[in-house]
Amino acid sequence: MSQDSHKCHCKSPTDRSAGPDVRDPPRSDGGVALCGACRDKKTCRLGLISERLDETGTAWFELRCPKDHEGGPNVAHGGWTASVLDECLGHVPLLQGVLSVTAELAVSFIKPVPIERPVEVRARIERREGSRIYISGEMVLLPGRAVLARGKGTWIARDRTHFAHFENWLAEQDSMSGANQVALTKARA
Ligand SMILES: CCCCCCCCCCCCCC(=O)SCCNC(=O)CCNC(=O)[C@H](O)C(C)(C)COP(=O)(O)OP(=O)(O)OC[C@H]1O[C@@H](n2cnc3c(N)ncnc32)[C@H](O)[C@@H]1OP(=O)(O)O
Repeated sequence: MSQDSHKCHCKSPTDRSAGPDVRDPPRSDGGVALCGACRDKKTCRLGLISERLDETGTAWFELRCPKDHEGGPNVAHGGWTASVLDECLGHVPLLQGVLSVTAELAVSFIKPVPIERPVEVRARIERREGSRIYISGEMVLLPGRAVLARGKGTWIARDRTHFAHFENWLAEQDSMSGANQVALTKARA
């Protein structure tokens, strides 16, 4: 269902805070756009240090896997690698002023990622179809640039009401489960 065709009778999403401006999100000292949980700390907990968009549209990210994302001995948990690719690839439209959310993400784990070593992610938009944005990228070990992981997926461009629509949807789910609970209690009485 598109945002425009949202026809439920819930409270208008414009009644609620839409969060920070996508064109000017809170950033770390290195310029990394920070998501909700990292804003207070002013640093990306996944270990992103810097991000930039070059003139060809490729986005570059410097990072290190923090020790608290260790999986096997001295190597990153696979969930960290997937999260970083989700984050970095999702930042490519954001660096161009477009908010999007991940609809699909495929990750290839090529080599274990050593913790606390400099790595780089490079990502770019492959193509756009309607609101779908197809993005791919890869993570390499510095300085030799051996490929550690690759990611590709589909992001969907959203406007600022995306999260408010979700809050309304969640409230509907809660009220439905509350109504179901009442009906169940009556049926048992
Ligand atoms: C506000 C400022 C914030 C600042 C941020 C700071 C940095 C933070 C950065 C964080 C970055 C981290 C990133 C994160 O962690 S994002 C978090 C992880 N992702 C999510 O939470 C998304 C959850 N899913 C949804 O919300 C919905 O299912 C979406 C929005 C995806 C679709 O919802 P819905 O179904 O209602 O949409 P629609 O009917 O209007 O269709 C729209 C289009 O979407 C196409 N489609 C749908 N599903 C799929 C699919 N599976 N594969 C391929 N395509 C799909 C569909 O064909 C149509 O295409 P088109 O006909 O238009 O061409």
